[in-house]
Amino acid sequence: MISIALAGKPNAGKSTFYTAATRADVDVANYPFTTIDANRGVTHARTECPCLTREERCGMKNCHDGKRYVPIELLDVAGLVPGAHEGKGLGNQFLDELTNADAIINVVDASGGTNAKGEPVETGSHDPIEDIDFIEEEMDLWLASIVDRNWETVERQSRSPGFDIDEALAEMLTGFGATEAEVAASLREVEYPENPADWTDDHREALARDVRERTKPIIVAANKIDVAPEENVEKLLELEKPVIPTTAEGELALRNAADAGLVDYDPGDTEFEIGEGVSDEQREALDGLRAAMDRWDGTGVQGALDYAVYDLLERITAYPVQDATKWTDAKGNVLPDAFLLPRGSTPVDLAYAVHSDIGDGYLHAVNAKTNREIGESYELAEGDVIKIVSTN
Ligand SMILES: Nc1nc2c(ncn2[C@@H]2O[C@H](COP(=O)(O)OP(=O)(O)OP(=O)(O)O)[C@@H](O)[C@H]2O)c(=O)[nH]1
Ligand SMILES: [Mg+2]
Repeated sequence: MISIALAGKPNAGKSTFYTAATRADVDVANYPFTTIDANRGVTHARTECPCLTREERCGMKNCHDGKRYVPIELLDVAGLVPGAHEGKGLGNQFLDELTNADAIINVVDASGGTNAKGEPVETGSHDPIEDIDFIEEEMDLWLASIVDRNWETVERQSRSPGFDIDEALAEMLTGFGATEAEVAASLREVEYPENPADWTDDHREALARDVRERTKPIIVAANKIDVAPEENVEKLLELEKPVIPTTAEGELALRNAADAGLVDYDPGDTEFEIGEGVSDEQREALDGLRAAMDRWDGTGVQGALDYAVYDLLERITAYPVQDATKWTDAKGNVLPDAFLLPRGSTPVDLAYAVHSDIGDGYLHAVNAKTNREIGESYELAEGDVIKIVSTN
């Protein structure tokens, strides 16, 4: 399953984001380092269900009237402070936890109501721009320190015949979740001496930075837009990196209200309807939230997750079925499964994603939307419904 991690300084709203997205109960409080042990749970990416092209909705649990929710993993870790890679704050152990993530959502307190350490200060008094780069910096330095630690081994290996520096580095860095292709691409990008003994800290840092950029893409969630000065959010949006304004607290309130039957809202909707039985106080709070959502295009929580999956990680959603006409599995469930595959994936890749046996026995595939057979090298598109014919 695709895994996304929430990173950021303490008190930025990571656990609130996590609770809103996963509906799991975790500690949230207005002081730094509320979270110590990482939380790991399931949330979803939202996309349009292919059932929208047909008369009837598919009726699956993860499809709300054509809004399709595809499971992904979300990770909530301890807050990060400058110097974390050398043990500041809660230290670097949780930087290790980020190793498991495919992409990072950097949660920033856009309200400027917490300082660099995450301590509450007057709203607007801290510049959130200062909280953005240090996350990348800490991740880069931490990876550089891993390369550093392993350098003696590389130097030792380099004395044996047949040593290949590219291979040695690929072996070390695949442990960080990098693929061999990604390490190879980084090694083409950065300049370095052939002999490991001639490498300097600068070489190692440049390599670490390049590998981190390739393997841990980041989107910024400019959080607390419900209380943030508008110019803070605008300033963040002007940065040359992906930024999505969010209100984790707003999303949490909406999900709670929806669960209680007070509002009609699906995660990722840009608006909601207030139902019966809402108190005046609740209505006032919801109207305030509505203003922020109108201004910034929803609560942004679902939007940040979707951006991570479909833009940063370049995934498409493919739906394997057994019956190409009814779009069902053997039990008659309509569009039972959705797979998030890398862009460029083929029907054979989908077959392997379903099960390695199905992949091994692959014969051919049918595009269930057109009812035409498709070739092995056909590039799957977002929302494709595919029948795989396999000997297994
Ligand atoms: N106004 C507002 N407050 C928020 C929002 N998101 C989180 N908060 C508040 O910010 C404080 C910190 O939230 P947490 O979710 O515990 O933050 P965290 O990043 O997990 O903090 P650590 O675990 O200490 O690193 C709490 O008081 C939350 O209620 C938001 O979108 N708007
Ligand atoms: Mg927390």
